[in-house]
Amino acid sequence: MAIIRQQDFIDSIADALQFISYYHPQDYVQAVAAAYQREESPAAKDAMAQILTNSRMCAMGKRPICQDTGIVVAFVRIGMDVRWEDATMSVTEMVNAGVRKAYLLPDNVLRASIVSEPAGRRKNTGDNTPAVVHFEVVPGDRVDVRIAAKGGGSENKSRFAMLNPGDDVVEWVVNQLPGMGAGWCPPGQLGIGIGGTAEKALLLAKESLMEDIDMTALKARGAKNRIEELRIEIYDKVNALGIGAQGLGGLTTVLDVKILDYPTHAASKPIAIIPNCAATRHVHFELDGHGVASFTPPNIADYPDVHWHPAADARRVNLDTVTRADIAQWKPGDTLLLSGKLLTGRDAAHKRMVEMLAKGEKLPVDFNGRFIYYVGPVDPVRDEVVGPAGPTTATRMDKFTETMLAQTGLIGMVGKAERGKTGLEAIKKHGAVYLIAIGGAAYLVAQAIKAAKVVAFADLGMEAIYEFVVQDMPVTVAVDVNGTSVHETGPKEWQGRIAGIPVKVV
Ligand SMILES: O=C(O)C[C@H](O)C(=O)O
Repeated sequence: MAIIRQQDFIDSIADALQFISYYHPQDYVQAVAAAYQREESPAAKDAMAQILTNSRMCAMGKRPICQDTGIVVAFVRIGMDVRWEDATMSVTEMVNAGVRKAYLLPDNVLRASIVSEPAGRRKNTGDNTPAVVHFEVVPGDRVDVRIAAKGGGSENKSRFAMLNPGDDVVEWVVNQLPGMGAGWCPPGQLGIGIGGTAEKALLLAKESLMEDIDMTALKARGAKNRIEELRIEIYDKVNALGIGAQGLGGLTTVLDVKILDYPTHAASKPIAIIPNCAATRHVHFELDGHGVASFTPPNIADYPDVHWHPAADARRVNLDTVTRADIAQWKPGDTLLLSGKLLTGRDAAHKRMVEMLAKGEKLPVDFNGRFIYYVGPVDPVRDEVVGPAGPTTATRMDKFTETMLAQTGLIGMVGKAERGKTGLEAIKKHGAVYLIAIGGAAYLVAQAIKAAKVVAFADLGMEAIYEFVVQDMPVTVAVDVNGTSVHETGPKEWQGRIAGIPVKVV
């Protein structure tokens, strides 16, 4: 019989969440390093250099890998021979107490991203609670916890289908990828659940992402069963699509494909995909009654020797003086270093601004001739002006873009991932541009932010409108004034090249 103290469990959850906020799992770092080495697409290679450099910086600075510090998901197995001491809370309440402690820790405050009333007021809960907790009661005298902080952008790209029993699983998965775009911040992993019922398939997909990356080892030893055959086949076929890091076109889109399956009804073949992004964050610990769990930090010397620097031909842009004539010269794929004043705004601010404009109200901020950065930063600690502040998925802002460009005089946007049809049409119509920063390089990007102040909608928390003063913020032109998009041209080019060049075996 193991006796587990409530406070030990809460402290272990908090320590685990702090640990994964700044330490990538080392299997992920090594898999990106290998992909970086073999990448032949310059844009994808540059994106992975930023992700790797950011990863080491976060480990050293103990600050979050991504501004989206995730929604907490825990898989908790409780042994039947465990007794809880001094427990006044349910285990879910204990997990939430651990989340609260971790996310509000003054030394490394994490971003509160959770909103209550999701179909209503969408009010930020302020401490990133509640977590999503899954339980199993198992034989034994241990409490076993696998915990993750899952990014919203990758979660948004989840897919589910009830296939017919005769349908081809590989074909369905590979067909989903182009529509998932780059908002899930590849390179990452696909978690796949097959079988059970509708909800079971989704749960299996999520649980599969708790496993370590082992595709290189699997390919080296060969598949031993049908699931391993499927993993390899999906991995090869998805990478042959040429989507590449950040959807810029390249050799590696997925670092691994995980599959869990479960018996199902003879009439059914449920299947789910949940992707995991560049901010892969999960850890496993066990409590046996001997106190708080301990976590061993990675050795900084084990991080790959990759140190990102801006390209020598990157164009310096002064945001305070840039004109429509200047931006008309920019070509998709050009790398820029932005300096000057940059406004911010994401989902909630856009919704409010477009509603105000519809009512004929004046906006609290003048966007005329300005650029907007789609971002929800982490609050600053110590001497920071702002915490990690990487881009959020621009596609979600597409429905607001025509109004913003037509009615505010905005000339440029900075975000991540592709624009959809309506976004592209608006950009072309108004001769605007769309730039991307690298998703998963939030701490590196934040080094370019020299001042930050909230200028409107303070009640929206991280979704408020800020004015940043940036210096040499690295971005790439993703859509030019003609509406040409690197997210269309890049993957097309690399899919063709992969078909024509031998893909190096990993
Ligand atoms: O919420 C964010 O900051 C980013 C989000 O995870 C996204 O990828 O769009």
